[in-house]
Amino acid sequence: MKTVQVRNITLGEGRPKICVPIVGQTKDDIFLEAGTFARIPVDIVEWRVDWFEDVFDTDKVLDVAKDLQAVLKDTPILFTFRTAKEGGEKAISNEAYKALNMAVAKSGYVDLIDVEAFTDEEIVKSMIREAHSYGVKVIASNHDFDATPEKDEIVRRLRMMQDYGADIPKMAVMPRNKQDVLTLLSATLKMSEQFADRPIITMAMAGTGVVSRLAGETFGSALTFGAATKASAPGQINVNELAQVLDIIHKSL
Ligand SMILES: O=C1C[C@@](O)(C(=O)O)C[C@@H](O)[C@@H]1O
Repeated sequence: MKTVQVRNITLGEGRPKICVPIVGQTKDDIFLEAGTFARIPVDIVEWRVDWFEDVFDTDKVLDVAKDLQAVLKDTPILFTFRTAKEGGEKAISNEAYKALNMAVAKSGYVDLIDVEAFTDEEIVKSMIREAHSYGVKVIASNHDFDATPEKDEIVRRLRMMQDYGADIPKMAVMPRNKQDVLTLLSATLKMSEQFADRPIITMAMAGTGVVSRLAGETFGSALTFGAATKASAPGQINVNELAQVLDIIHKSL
């Protein structure tokens, strides 16, 4: 399997990497959160720009992205506009979604962007191509905040993202029961062992799903989200505790 290199972080080998989201609404809040990151175990920082009050003013977004890169130095930045239909804070048209992501990718202030795979297929493919032309990697994503699709459907979606050319396919599901968590883990194992030629990211959300955020090295998920100040999705645990558990599992394997 190919690994994905983002600055000094290698995704797809060894211990799953830790991504910490920033969910501040104002520039001040965003930098308060970012200021704590030097003291916690974080491999990648996700800026959830859909929380930002000025997200529809691209100049202000670029201004924050530039300063974030300066503060975070070598830590890679993942830029994510999570749309309302996939559990995010705001709705956005496909055109505006593409324009914002491409402006930020082109700026050189971020290392990765998140592209929701169920945006229009041609838009998704063109966003991936264009991001790559700027040297920016793409996580394709899909979130089901209501339920957990069947195992083969999860695998189908992850394969679709891989076929679109995304560097890292990602899928988050909501378990309605314990069996759903096993379904997500089983789909992760099948995808990573049989179909994936690159790292993938999966998680089952909420309390029942927490085990899936810890067990990526066993079942084949390359990155996991942990909370520093505020979680960006249900089930994210504190990043220090997360790192301890990942280390314990890593040493046992
Ligand atoms: O896609 C994801 C995963 C996530 O939804 C989670 O469940 O940890 C959190 C989001 O911030 C991120 O963009």
